[in-house]
Amino acid sequence: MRTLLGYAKSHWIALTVGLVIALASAAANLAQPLATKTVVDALADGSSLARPVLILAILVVVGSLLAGVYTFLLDRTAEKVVFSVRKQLIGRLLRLRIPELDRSAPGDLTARVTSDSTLLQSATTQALISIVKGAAGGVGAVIVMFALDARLSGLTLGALALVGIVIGVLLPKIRRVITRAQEAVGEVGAGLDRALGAARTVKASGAEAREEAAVTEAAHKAMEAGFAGAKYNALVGGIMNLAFSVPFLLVLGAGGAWAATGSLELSTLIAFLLTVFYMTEPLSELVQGFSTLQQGLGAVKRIHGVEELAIETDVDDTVEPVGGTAPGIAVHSVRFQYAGRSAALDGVSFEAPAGGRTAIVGPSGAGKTTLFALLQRFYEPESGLITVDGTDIAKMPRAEVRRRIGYVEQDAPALSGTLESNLRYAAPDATDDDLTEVLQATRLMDLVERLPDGLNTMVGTRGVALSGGERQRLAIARALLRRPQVLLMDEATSQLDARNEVALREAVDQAAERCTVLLIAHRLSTVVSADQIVVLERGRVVATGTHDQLLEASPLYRELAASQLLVPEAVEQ
Ligand SMILES: Nc1ncnc2c1ncn2[C@@H]1O[C@H](COP(=O)(O)OP(=O)(O)OP(=O)(O)O)[C@@H](O)[C@H]1O
Repeated sequence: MRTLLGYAKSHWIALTVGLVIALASAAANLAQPLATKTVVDALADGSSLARPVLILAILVVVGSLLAGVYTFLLDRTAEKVVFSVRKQLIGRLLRLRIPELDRSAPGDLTARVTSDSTLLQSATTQALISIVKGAAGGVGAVIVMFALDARLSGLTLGALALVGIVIGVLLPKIRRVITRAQEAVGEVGAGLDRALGAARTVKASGAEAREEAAVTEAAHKAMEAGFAGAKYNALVGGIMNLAFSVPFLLVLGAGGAWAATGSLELSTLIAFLLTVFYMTEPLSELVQGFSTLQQGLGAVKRIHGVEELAIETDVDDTVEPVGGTAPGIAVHSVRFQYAGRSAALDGVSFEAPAGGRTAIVGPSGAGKTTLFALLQRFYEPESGLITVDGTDIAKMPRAEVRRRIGYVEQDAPALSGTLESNLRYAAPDATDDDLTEVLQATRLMDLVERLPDGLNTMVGTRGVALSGGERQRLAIARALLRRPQVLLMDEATSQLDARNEVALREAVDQAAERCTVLLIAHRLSTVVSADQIVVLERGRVVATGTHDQLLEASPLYRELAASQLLVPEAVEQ
């Protein structure tokens, strides 16, 4: 509830104005029975009708006009509340820490921004106003009733109290089913995201029907929660109906009898019946308000869940190249483990000399990519530290750490959009000359010239409209365009043909004059010329040295080299 009020808080002026207009509209409505009584009385004693009828007409028109105005004002405010909640959610989701992202399903997170926040729309404005207005209208109606006749008022309130108790029991149940329904909608999103994200694997495995069944199951859960919600809503609706009919009939019966015996004026009975009739509006509003509020609270739980996920606060959108000279990097006894796993890095230490090329090799799962992730502070080491030119990166803002680095990911994903937007992604301010230079260095110029739309060609979702090798070259070009101090390349040339690989090695060698390069490679041919090679095995450094030194000193390296026929004599050893 506090969270919900927090969302509404910054719009309190609009809400207060809305409330005042709503109350004025309610007062105009509530005054109508009294005005009607004066009309009936005027009719009875034959006095002039003009004034009472005019007042009644004004009340009717003003009441309706004000109702229109406050509804519009509230709807507008509701949209603003939803917008500000969405804005905040979007900002948080894009800054979530990687470990939080590892744990979450993107589709479910998306559903919180799209569908859950919609439920807040009415809860933060309409519901709050309805409750205040309904309560005020109800109290006003009760005062009018008692002013008219105490006996009839007692009858009416007795009947209403029973209804209130039943509804009080039903409302919290609505909240629970709404949370359940929204969770199921989140599961639908997560399931679809999973299947569409791996559409080719799904099709190749003939798994369409299985995926369909899993996602449909989640949709089914949403429907069942919706059924439960419909049941409670119907109950509330039915009870509300009773709440109006029963007092109305009671008043009509008892009031009719009293009027017949002369203990009640006919005009009072009419005015009272009208009051009961007008009271239906604030009362339905009160119940509707509470019911909407419960729905909103159901959504708030899931939205608030995002607010509890850890985000990176030290990132900004500075994109200027850092410049400066290539730094030396030192990794000191770094230990790291993923949640619930054994150590991925277990006391890793080595130094990458400034401006040099350091290759990281080792069997699959040795922890090479994890090391790169730590270098960029995607994760924090459990112990040990990583320094850049002697400064602990844990003490630098993440933005600064990452600004110094050009990163080429293992599977080199591209973002949907044009080729150019992908190239300039890490360096939007790069000049056209810089762009041409990296396109030539990464041998992408041929591709650009071949494509009918050149740099404006769309690359498709995750870059599907490019070949694997083209995507890799694009990723390298993007990283180089950033003019980083440090270049991290994870298997960056695994999908390139021999000609392109040689060309790229030249480009990297050229870049290495300006920056410190760390590269992960399975293909040892790409690392033979590195200044230093670090051999990782099961999270530990088992050897460091040049290619020739390692052939001598490291059995694991010799084995890796031999299996790639780089050193046939090693096989014989
Ligand atoms: N996000 C993650 N959550 C949990 N465990 C992970 C995660 N990423 C990697 N691992 C595990 O950590 C270990 C090291 O993985 P890493 O990706 O660093 O290996 P690698 O040396 O780069 O392997 P490859 O050469 O196959 O890419 C592996 O056992 C892997 O299963």
